[in-house]
Amino acid sequence: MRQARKKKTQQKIVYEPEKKAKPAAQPAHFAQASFLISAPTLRECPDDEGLEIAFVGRSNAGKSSALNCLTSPRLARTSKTPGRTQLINFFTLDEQRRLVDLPGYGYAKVPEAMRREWGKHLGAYISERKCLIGMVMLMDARHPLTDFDCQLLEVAASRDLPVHVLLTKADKLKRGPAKNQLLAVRQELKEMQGDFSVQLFSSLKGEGCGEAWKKLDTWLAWPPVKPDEQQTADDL
Ligand SMILES: Nc1nc2c(ncn2[C@@H]2O[C@H](COP(=O)(O)OP(=O)(O)OP(=O)(O)O)[C@@H](O)[C@H]2O)c(=O)[nH]1
Ligand SMILES: [Mg+2]
Repeated sequence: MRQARKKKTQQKIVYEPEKKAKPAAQPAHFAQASFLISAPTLRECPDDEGLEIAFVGRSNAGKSSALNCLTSPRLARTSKTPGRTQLINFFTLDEQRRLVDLPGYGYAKVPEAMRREWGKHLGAYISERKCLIGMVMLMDARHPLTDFDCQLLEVAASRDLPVHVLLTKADKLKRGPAKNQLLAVRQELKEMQGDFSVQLFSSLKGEGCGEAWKKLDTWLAWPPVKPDEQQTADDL
């Protein structure tokens, strides 16, 4: 008995190194993104044709950083100071497909009148832009679902626009709290009307890119159907 107890105390605890998932490889079309144009207002946007995905969210949520993480070369300007992106920046993936970096909302230092003005522009862009096929909404994982986030989700739902939420800066939370936050936001989105999905994301660590690329590619209908394949499919 004594011997058995001795054996137990001598047992070595071996910690298995945490198995890290292999980072997903960047799909080629995200590696050939290029800057197209900056537009100060909706009127200066490119023609309302093709397929567009917009990155929206509070100021400083990490929109430009996420765009840079998902595409290469790094195209969007990021900054520690909120309100860095003040123009609507368009990036092309190919002739038909664009990603759009929008100025953030909710920056307290921007005068109220300007904030309201931008709110109107943003609402109009989301509800009127025909080529807009989906929105990536960025929320700081520590402060998700602000009032304005929810208002924009409603605007998107009103025109059946899918929204994929990236809970950014997930690296600032420990694994457990991050997972809980993900589940809580997923539940809240489920209770709202709309085609909404959510994932954790960290531009700093490059985490979550694979899942985000997959979602964007579904919306962008990538790989595109070649004209001869289209014909065969139509003939069937
Ligand atoms: N730790 C951490 N910091 C991040 C992450 N993403 C962005 N940041 C930092 O957050 C700050 C704001 O990032 P931006 O990408 O410029 O944010 P934005 O949403 O484009 O901001 P605006 O253009 O002002 O609306 C920068 O200092 C980034 O380095 C992340 O995943 N983790
Ligand atoms: Mg920005």
